[in-house]
Amino acid sequence: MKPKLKIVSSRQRPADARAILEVEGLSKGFATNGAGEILVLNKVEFTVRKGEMVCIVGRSGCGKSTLLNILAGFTFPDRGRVRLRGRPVDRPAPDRCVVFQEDALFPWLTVRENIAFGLKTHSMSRRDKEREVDRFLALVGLTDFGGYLPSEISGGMKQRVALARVLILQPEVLLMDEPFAALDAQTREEMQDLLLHLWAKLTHSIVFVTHDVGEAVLLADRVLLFENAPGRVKEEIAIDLPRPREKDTGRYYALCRAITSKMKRV
Ligand SMILES: Nc1ncnc2c1ncn2[C@@H]1O[C@H](COP(=O)(O)OP(=O)(O)OP(=O)(O)O)[C@@H](O)[C@H]1O
Repeated sequence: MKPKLKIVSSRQRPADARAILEVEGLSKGFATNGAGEILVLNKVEFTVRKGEMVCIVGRSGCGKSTLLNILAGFTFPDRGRVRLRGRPVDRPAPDRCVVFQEDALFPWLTVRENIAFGLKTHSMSRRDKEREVDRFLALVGLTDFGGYLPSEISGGMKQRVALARVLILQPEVLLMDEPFAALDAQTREEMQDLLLHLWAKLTHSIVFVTHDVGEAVLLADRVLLFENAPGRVKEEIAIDLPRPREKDTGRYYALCRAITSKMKRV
């Protein structure tokens, strides 16, 4: 059975001018067996506005996942700071949720139970929780799959569950670490459409890490191009294409070419 997914066109969604997430002077090193102490992030600076979609692109090993782990509060910088709405980020919290490349679902829970999991500690009535889970199942096109186990659904459907599971917590910032990299080309396009649809409907900012320049140009309001090891924001590129975006246009290709050529030089 194919999941039902009705995509409404992703309308233009201008971000609020205020910075919600502030990253200042972030540096991070690791002790390694082979190479001693290596500096992975070097004075990383950027901000993300409310409702903005920022894509981070850079070569393998430039510290993108390390940065996301710091933003999530899973690990700490050696220097610098991260603030969300002015408050220091120093631990994981539901205001910043992460979607990884691997779905990380609980294999023993059904799709519905996975999505409901984060609401366990919420002081909502059981009925309201059920209603909220129904809403998110519908939003990701999985209404008919609530009773399935993760092992019984496809990779794309697992990523939809992973999205619903974090979005139900209404994070202010959604952190995504190459979430669609393991999917086939068609499923990946469907997931990009779904993400844009959800982003237009819900009010969260997104920091999206990808290797794929085409994906970044399709999704982002702004692309942060990372310098190669140690990672640092080399350049910010505003993507001024109107939404919904078409891949088949000269302007789209020109932006992809420009960013790819900049990437080769970092
Ligand atoms: N816990 C750790 N201990 C030691 N070194 C680490 C640790 N975590 C990351 N590194 C090193 O930091 C560097 C950056 O890793 P990171 O995963 O952040 O890069 P990335 O840009 O996300 O790479 P990719 O695009 O390949 O996923 C790599 O050289 C990696 O080996």
